[in-house]
Amino acid sequence: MISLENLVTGYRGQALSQPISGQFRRGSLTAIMGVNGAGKSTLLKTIAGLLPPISGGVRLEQDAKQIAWLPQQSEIDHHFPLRVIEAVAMGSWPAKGMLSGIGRRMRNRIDDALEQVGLQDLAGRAINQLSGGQFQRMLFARMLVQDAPVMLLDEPFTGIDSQTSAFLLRVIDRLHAQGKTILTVLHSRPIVERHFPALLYLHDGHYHWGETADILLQSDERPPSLVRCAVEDFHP
Ligand SMILES: Nc1ncnc2c1ncn2[C@@H]1O[C@H](COP(=O)(O)OP(=O)(O)OP(=O)(O)O)[C@@H](O)[C@H]1O
Repeated sequence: MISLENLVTGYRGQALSQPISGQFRRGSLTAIMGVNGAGKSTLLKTIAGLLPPISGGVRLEQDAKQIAWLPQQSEIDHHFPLRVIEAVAMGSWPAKGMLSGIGRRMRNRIDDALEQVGLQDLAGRAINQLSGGQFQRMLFARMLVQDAPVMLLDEPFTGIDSQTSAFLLRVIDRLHAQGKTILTVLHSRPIVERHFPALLYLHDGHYHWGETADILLQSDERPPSLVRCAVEDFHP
């Protein structure tokens, strides 16, 4: 379980929202939505321990090493001189350290992750030669190798073609079925409605948190719609 206790996020002492309190239950699958600049990524980074809270706190059942983090594509250096397999192997670092070497079990886990995301034939390719969708599959494979109980994903489908998005959505569904606790920042209401049982919606410094159907119903009953979000042309 992840508990937010009067958590206020922001930068340099400047708060982005009112205090947020609540729990992400173990094994839950939650979408985080809100307009651009609402503070979704900042919240995710604060939960991941990458940013300090302005006030309040985040209580985790596990240590921060057991949290997998999938950043927005725009935050990653796509030109770092690495091969796909090396980038995916980095998923083992939080548990084993950078210099531990890769044993046979870890090698199997890396091969399995590459296969799960359909990149088994591109293991030796330089990461700067991947398409956007292939790059995102690689980041998912790295997350699968890390195999953390908590997974935080920041806009995993932004800029990704609909076929790859649908494929990666099935990976998320599988991880959810395995009992992972998953928080995902998303902009697509159809995806959230179909795949995410829980929703945390950030809006004008306030938040709405609960079952997705309830939050969206409240939104529809209270025009102008609370959940003003891009409806993408993709309905998996
Ligand atoms: N490093 C930073 N320093 C100061 N302010 C920042 C920093 N990063 C983001 N901000 C500001 O914090 C606010 C929230 O940003 P954040 O990226 O969390 O929003 P978001 O809801 O994820 O938006 P988007 O949907 O556009 O990704 C914005 O006003 C942004 O300009």
